[in-house]
Amino acid sequence: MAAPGKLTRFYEFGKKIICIGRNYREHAAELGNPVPTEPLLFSKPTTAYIREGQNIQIPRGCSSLHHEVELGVVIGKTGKNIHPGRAMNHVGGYVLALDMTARDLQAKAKKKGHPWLIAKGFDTSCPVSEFIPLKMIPDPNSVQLWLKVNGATRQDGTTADMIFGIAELLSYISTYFTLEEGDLVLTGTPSGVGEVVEGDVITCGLGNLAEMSFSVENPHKRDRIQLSSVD
Ligand SMILES: O=C(O)/C=C/C(=O)CC(=O)C(=O)O
Ligand SMILES: [Mg+2]
Repeated sequence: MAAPGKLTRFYEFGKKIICIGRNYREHAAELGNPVPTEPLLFSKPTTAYIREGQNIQIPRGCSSLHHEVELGVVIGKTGKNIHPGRAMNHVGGYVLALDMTARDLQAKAKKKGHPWLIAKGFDTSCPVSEFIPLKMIPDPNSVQLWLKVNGATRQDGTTADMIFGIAELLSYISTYFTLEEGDLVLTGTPSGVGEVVEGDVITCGLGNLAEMSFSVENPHKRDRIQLSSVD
């Protein structure tokens, strides 16, 4: 087993996923949200993970699936009440990640004051790249995040624009949730989020350090056909 803080691989498919929302001013503004004064947290179940070769599946009832490209921080050392000054010692590596969001279901949930679990946590909502070792990203608070849909650029930002930096985020999260080795923290998306439909191909990257592609499919198309044939 690797020494604490020295992960060499990503312990995915079983470790929790904590996500940060509205961590970029321009993204908060594009959705008409206020800029948060402290980190906004939500979570995805571990069944949300997928890897290249699998497809993103539009969840049932969703007619506006959005892409959000994000830097994922992989925890390398378990910690609770982590001091911000020591938080980076708990980082074991990184991944490039997508926080796929059923925007219409999220809007409905927000209106009713309900949780975002379905909108953010449906199966396939967390596509991730290969594990990126620590040494590949000496300054995670300044890396480019980009995303294209069918070859056209939609998102092009930098983690330098995060409102809350990685150390601050890990410290804050760990006051409520013990961060365990292998957990993943999604740090929020820059502006440019938008809709994808069945057949679209999302390609995204972390500068030129990592790149991944996923196709979008609609497994519920048949449900609609069956329903309409009953009418
Ligand atoms: O508050 C909203 O309407 C939407 C917020 C998000 O989806 C937050 C994120 O996931 C993000 O900023 O990355
Ligand atoms: Mg997000």
